Parts: sequence; structure tokens; C-alpha cells
Amino acid sequence: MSEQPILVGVIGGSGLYKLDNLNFIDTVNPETPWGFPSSPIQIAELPSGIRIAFLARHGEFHQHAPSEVPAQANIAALKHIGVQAIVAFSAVGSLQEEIAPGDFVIPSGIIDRTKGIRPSSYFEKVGIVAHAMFGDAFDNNLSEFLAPKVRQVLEAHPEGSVKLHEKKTVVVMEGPAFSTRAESLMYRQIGGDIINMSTIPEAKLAREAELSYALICTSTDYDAWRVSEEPVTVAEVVKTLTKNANISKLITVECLDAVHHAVAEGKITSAAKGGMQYSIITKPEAWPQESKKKLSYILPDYFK
Ligand SMILES: CSC[C@H]1O[C@H](OP(=O)(O)O)[C@H](O)[C@@H]1O
Ligand SMILES: Nc1ncnc2[nH]cnc12
Repeated sequence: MSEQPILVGVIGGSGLYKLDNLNFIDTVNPETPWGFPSSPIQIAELPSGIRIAFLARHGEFHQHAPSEVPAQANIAALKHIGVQAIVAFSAVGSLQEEIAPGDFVIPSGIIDRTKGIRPSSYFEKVGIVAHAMFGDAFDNNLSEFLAPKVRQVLEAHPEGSVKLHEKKTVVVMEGPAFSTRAESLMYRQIGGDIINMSTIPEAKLAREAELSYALICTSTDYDAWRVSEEPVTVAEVVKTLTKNANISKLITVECLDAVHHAVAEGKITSAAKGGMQYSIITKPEAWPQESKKKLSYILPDYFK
């Protein structure tokens, strides 16, 4: 394993399966109490020598369906190797006219429309109950730190300026089929701006593991609400995926040094950090020994 601290983890979504623009250092594949992550974790070096961790959410070959992504293992593995902040990428559909395919979005809100079939907490079936604070679903400090840096990269893009939208709401649906036109219209009415199938439970688990978590979305289509267009298909999504993935790689090179330093210097203080001690409601004398051992993998300060 790497001698240097790896403070920043990147989760790549559809189209972003490798950071082949960075210097490859090592691969680690930790078996967590929740199993193996979606893909081995790639340790890569930025031009400055700073090291980051990269994990492909759907696996290197996109073999994990959104409902089957081992999100508990993914977040646990990143936390266990020392990561403190996660910058996740996601390909999303647009629910608003002004968010065009090819645009980037850093959301601030989530509407959970998954169906409760994904394990979405580390505090399930362990005899220890915890209710994490999730009003602000992303780490606003990290999102606001990233936004101007991402904007700079997008505006300087050699093929022309790419638009960045901020403070939007992402609807997370179960999938794997895309939404019906009626559902898509409803998501607009309830306040959705963009839609994907992956941010729940990832963001919730990151909060429970006390990690800073921000999402950079790349818009690929107008979903199904727009009557003037055919409903979204994978072929349409794939059209913009490669260009979006290349820009995402550029963002990692240009922005993550600053995130690493800010985390190291305590300038990005996650709202999540220290929060779980106030979220656990079960009395310590009733914590099962085996559960303490399991949870110590992600929260060693509380469970010994
Ligand atoms: C390939 S279209 C649907 C698929 O794309 C998004 O994946 P990710 O969030 O990992 O980039 C969406 O959530 C669906 O899983
Ligand atoms: N329209 C859409 N719905 C859900 N997830 C998506 N990912 C990309 N486009 C999407």
C-alpha cells in the first residue's frame, strides 16, 4: 500500500471506469465486512505527486446494475484506506429545459425514489440503531469548494465552454428501466432537476461513515418528460458519455490537488465528521460484540 495518505476518493459512474490520464501506482481490493467493492480500488498519482483512490461504481466492465452496486462495501473500503472526502461522478437525465445534455451539475438536494430494496445503512440488522442527520444530503462545504474550480475547467474546455449548474435537486430512482413519461413529469412537479439511479444509498452511507461526499453530475439526456423527443434510451445516453467522461478526467487532474490540501489542512470540515456519535440511540451496554467489531471497520473511534 501507499506510504502517502490518500485523503480523496473518486467514484466513477457510467462511462468513467478508469482514470487512465493519471500515473497508476497500485491496486487494492479490500474485503470489507460488507464484501468486496464494485471494482478493485486504483491508487493513482496526480501530476503534483498527490495520490488519490478511484473506484468504478458499476465495475470496470459495467457489470453491476444500479440496484446491485455493493455500495456498503464501496464506502467502507474507501473509508478504511484513509479517504476523508469523496468526489463522485454520475451520468444523469435532465428534468429541466435549461440543463442540456453535455452540461454539468453539482446538486445540493436529493429526492429518494428508490424502492427500499438496496441495503442503505450500516445500522441494519446489527442490534445498534442510529439515525444519521441527512437534511443536507451532500457536504455543502465540499460542493461549494469544488464548484468554482470545476467551473474554471469547464469554461476553459478546448472544444468550447461547458455549462455548470449548481444547487439543483437529483431524483434517485430504482431502475434499471428508465422512467415512464408520466413519472418523469411527476418528478418535475415534485422539484426534481436531474435524475439518476445511484446516489442513494451512496450518499447516505458516506454520511454514516462520516465522509465528506459531493456529486458531480454529467447530463446525458432529457429523460422522458419532453414530448418533442423520443423517451431516453441507452444509445442516446452513450452518445454523450465519452465526452463527459473525458471532461470528468480533466476535472480530477485540475481540482483534486486542492481538495486534498484543503482536507489535509482541515479547511473542508465535513458536516458529517463527529456526527454519528449523536446519531446512535442504542445504549452502549447493549451493543453486540460482533456488531461493534463490524462497525469498527468504518467508525473505529466509536466501536472498539
Ligand atoms: C447508463 S444510463 C443509467 C445509469 O447511468 C447512471 O449511472 P451512474 O450514476 O453510475 O453514472 C444512472 O445512475 C444509471 O445507473
Ligand atoms: N434519464 C435517466 N434516468 C435515470 N438515470 C439516468 N442516467 C442517465 N440518464 C438517466
